[in-house]
Amino acid sequence: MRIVEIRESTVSIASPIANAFIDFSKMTCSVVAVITDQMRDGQPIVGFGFNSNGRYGQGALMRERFIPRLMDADPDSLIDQTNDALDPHAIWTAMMTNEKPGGHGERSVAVGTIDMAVWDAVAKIAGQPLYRLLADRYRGGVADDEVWVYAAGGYYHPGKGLEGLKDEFRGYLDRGYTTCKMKIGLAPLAEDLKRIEAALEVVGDGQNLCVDANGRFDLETALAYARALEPYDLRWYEEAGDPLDYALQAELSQAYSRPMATGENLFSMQDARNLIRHGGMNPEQDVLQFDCALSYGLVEYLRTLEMMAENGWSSRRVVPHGGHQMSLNIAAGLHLGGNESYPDVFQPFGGFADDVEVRDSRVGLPDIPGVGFEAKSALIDLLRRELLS
Ligand SMILES: O=C([O-])CC(=O)C(=O)O
Ligand SMILES: [Mg+2]
Repeated sequence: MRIVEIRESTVSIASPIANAFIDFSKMTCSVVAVITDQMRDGQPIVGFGFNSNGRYGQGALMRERFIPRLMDADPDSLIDQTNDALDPHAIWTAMMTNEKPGGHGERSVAVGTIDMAVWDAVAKIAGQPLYRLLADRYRGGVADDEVWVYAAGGYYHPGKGLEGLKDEFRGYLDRGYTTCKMKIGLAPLAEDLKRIEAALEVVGDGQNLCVDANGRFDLETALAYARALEPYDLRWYEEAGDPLDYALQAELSQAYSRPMATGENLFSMQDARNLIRHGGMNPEQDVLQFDCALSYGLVEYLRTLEMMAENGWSSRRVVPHGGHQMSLNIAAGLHLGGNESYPDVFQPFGGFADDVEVRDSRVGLPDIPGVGFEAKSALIDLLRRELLS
C-alpha cells in the first residue's frame, strides 16, 4: 500500500463579507488529493482535504517541502502494519522532518490540509465513516450519533442593516438551528449593541447567541464590551483580543463572568497549552475552538486533546472553528462538545452532507466511507474538477 501522488490546487472562497479584522474579498483555500494505489470499484481510492477558511491557500509550502518529503519517504515507513492502512502519525512525522519547533503559522495549515486528505483515505480504505474509525481506535468504539451545531454568520456586509441581520438569522432558525453567532468589533460599541439586540429579537434567549470579535480588541475595549455584554447572558464572547495575548484573556476572564471562547488561531498543541496555562480560562464553562485543518491536522489534535485531559479539561469543552465535515467527524468520533456550521458562507466548503437535516441545532453524519465529502455534491464536484480532471 502506498501513496501514488499528492495533488494540490488553490481555489477562491472570496466573498464581500467582513469580520472585525479582515474582509474575505481575496480569500483562497488549498484543496488536496492524496491518491493511493488501493482500488475500489475499479478506481483508485483518493483522500481529499481543504484548509478550512480564514487562512490563505498554502500550495507553495506543500509543493516545496511537505509533498516532496512524503514522496521521497520509503513507502513502507508510512504504513500502519497493525491496521493495514496508511499511518497518519508516520506521515505527519515524515512531513515535519527538519522543521524547527515554535513559530506555528502557515506551515501548520499546509500540514493540516494534507493530514485531512490522509485521514479521508485511511477511512475510505477501511470502508468506514471517519467518525466511526476514530471512535473505534480512540474511544472504545463509542461514537456520538449526533453533534450540536450552531449557525455562524452575522458578518458585516456592505448595505446590510439590522433587518438584513434579522433576516439572515431567521433563515438559520427556519433551517433547524437554535443558536447563531454574529460578528462584533468592526462597528462602534453602541452600534454593535443595537445589532446584538436586533439578533436577540430573532433568536430569543441570550443563550442562543454568540458574539465574535475576531481578536480585534485591546484590553480596554475588550473590557468595555464585557461590561456591556454581561447583562445579555450570551452563550459566549469569542476571541476578544489577540489570540496570543494570554494575559489579556486572563484579565478579561476575571472581569467577565459568562462563558468565553477562543482558540481558532492557535495552531499547535504548544500554543493551546499556553492558553490553558496562562489564559485564565474556566474549564467549567469556557469553549476552545482549535481547528484541525489550520493546526497540523488530526494527528496534532489528538495531542491537544490529550494535553487538555492532563489539565482537567473535558473534550466536551471543544467546539472547533471551521464549519467543516472533518471537524464534525472529530466531534462525533472523539466526543467534542459540538461544531461550528456556516449555512450560508464559505460555500461549498462550509456545511454538511446534502441530505443531513439540522434538527434542534443537532446533525447526524452520512453513512459513507471517509470524511463524507462525496455526500456533499457541490464540494465533491469542486474537488474532483480541481484535482482529478
Ligand atoms: O470570520 C472568521 O474568520 C471566522 C470566524 O472567526 C469563526 O468562524 O469563528
Ligand atoms: Mg471566530
